[in-house]
Amino acid sequence: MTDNVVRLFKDPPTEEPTTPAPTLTLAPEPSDKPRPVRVFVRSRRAVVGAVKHERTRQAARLTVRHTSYVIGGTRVVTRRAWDGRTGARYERLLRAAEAAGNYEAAGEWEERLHRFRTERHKRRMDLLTAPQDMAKSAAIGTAGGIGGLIAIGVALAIATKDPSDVFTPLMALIELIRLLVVIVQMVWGPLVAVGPFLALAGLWAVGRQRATAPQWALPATARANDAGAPITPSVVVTALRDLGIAPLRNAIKEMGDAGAAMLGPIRIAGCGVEVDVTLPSGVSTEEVQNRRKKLAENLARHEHEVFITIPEAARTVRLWIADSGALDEPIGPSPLVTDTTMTADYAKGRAPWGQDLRGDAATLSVFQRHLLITGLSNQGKTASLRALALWLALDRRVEFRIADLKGVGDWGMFDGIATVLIQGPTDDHVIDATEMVEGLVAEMERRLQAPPGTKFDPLIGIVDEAQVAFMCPAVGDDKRPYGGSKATSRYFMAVRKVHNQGRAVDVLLWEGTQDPTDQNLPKLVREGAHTRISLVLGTESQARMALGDKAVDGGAAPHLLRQGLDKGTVVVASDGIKIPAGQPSITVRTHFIDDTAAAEIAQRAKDLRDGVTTLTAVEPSETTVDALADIAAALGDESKLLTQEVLRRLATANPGEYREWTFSDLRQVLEAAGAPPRKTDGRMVVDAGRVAQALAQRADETPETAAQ
Ligand SMILES: Nc1ncnc2c1ncn2[C@@H]1O[C@H](COP(=O)(O)OP(=O)(O)OP(=O)(O)O)[C@@H](O)[C@H]1O
Repeated sequence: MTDNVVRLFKDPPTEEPTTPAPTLTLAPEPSDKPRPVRVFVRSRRAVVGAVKHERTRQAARLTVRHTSYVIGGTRVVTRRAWDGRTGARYERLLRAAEAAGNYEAAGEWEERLHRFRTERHKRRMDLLTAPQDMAKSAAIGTAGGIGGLIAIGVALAIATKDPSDVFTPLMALIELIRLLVVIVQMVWGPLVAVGPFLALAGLWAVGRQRATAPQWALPATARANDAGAPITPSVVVTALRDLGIAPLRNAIKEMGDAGAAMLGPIRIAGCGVEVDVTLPSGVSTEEVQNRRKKLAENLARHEHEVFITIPEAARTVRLWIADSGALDEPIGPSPLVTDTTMTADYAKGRAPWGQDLRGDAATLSVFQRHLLITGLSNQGKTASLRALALWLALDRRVEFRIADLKGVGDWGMFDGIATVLIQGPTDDHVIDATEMVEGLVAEMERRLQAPPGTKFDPLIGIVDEAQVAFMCPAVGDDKRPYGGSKATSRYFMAVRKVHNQGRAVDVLLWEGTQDPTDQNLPKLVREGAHTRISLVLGTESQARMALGDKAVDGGAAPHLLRQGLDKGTVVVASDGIKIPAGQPSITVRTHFIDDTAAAEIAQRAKDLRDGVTTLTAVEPSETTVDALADIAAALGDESKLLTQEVLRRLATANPGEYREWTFSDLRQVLEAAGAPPRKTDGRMVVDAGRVAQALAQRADETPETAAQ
């Protein structure tokens, strides 16, 4: 047939060998038996599933719980029995008193132990002769008893004229004894069978009552109720024991049940309870303070619900434990809002500011105290500072000069109350604020020079967001910077002066600052305030800046407040507020007065006043010093003078201004004027010629500058 085929291609491709068809193999029937590996996996899963199943867990919890009750109950009963028979109890209490450092109590327990041992010895000695005495007493008792019964029998026989009645009472007794034996024989069997179960039930009940089962094995309801459970001595002692401080744990174990001896009475304190804990020797109060979070968790509370402070008594910590969730409840409106007739008294009054943690009203006296409030941004700093100012504004004698270096209107309601109100964040506002504080200095100096006994109205300077002033880079015509914390820094120096001498003449400064650092809140400024207040802060070192080391070492912990949640909660270190004895600080939840309410209170303050014209800038104060001219004066007739000597003369002439000047401040001013100090014989001197030349040059330049 191939001959008849006409090929369409010249050289048709030779036929490719066809690929062999794939060999199809019959797939084995899926076997019912899973492969060994799958068996393993499946069984593992099944086991894990079964173990994790809630019912299994419940069963495990049930078994462990009830077994623990029985074991724990046995332990408790054995211990009680052991305690009853031996001096173990006295020994334990002796050790507890020793561990708590209470040597007086330890001596008492030792004496009791000694007495117990002596009496026990006497009892044991008595036991040696007891068998003979018992045998004798038994013989005498039996003979007497039989004799008595026979005597009754004789009397009976005489009465009945029947001699057999002589033994009737004796026989009746014998019959009674036989009856009792029969009864005991009948009851004994069931008693022996049921007895162990009754004993077991008794042990279980004791274990249950003493809660000897582990926490996780308790029923879900009991576990859930644990959060916010009432604070009992046992809860506090257990929480302290499990704090992870080895000497504390060992001491509490030594004390056993007597661990509660460490605790003072648990007192209701506001929305929580308060208890003093005297720590055993070897445990420092600081160690407990450092474990606040763990302590709070052990007490089934959140960290912010437990406060640890150090009262006066040695080796003692004071725990304040909030009722669960109580701190998140609002504290209600300010009396300033609710009582529209309220007035204030700068000298004798106290600002109704908020509530302390015990729920008592927290009132602050602002009399002759400089004030500093710090905190992170947006936590209620301005609101709490403003609340104080609003109260004080209700004393018509008080003059306010206010610089708000944020300037979004938080202090706007003081327009018409304050004599100066600067609002804004720019360098120009800082310059105005600096001049405002320098104005306070001028007023302070005027008052200081007044005849003794002169009365002045209180003058309160407020600088909110004072960090803006400290960080301001602007430099004045006299080359002195407005910001910074050098002896030439104008804002800093003005604040220092008010801090140093303003109190006595009622010229006070209240500053609010944010997120403190050494740069935006210099140490001397922090320490110049008498009332130091802190809202939540980021770190402990910031807390130290805000409140001082003493307060933080004594338990003040604004860094442990919750950002965003504890808005308006402040920690205060001041003698202007009632603080529990021995504590260096107190935590206060301030009343929030919003802008509308603040405006209403401000209106009441305005109504009390005769109408105040508020300035939005101040005339530069005359107190601004001319450092270069002062240096020239200090040089006197000398052609050159050692820098130390120049500094000394400056400080003598004007201590308020120059006492804190260092060599670098002097050099800075001289260099800026073009008359830097030079070295002569290896020592730095100020050249009088150069200074005079700089002064002359400045005098030449001044008219030009003025003309511009
Ligand atoms: N006592 C308070 N109780 C509850 N909430 C408050 C309290 N004080 C302030 N707040 C809330 O916090 C917000 C911020 O307050 P405020 O402006 O006083 O904070 P601030 O710390 O001055 O902020 P910043 O310095 O960043 O401007 C308020 O708008 C208010 O909602």
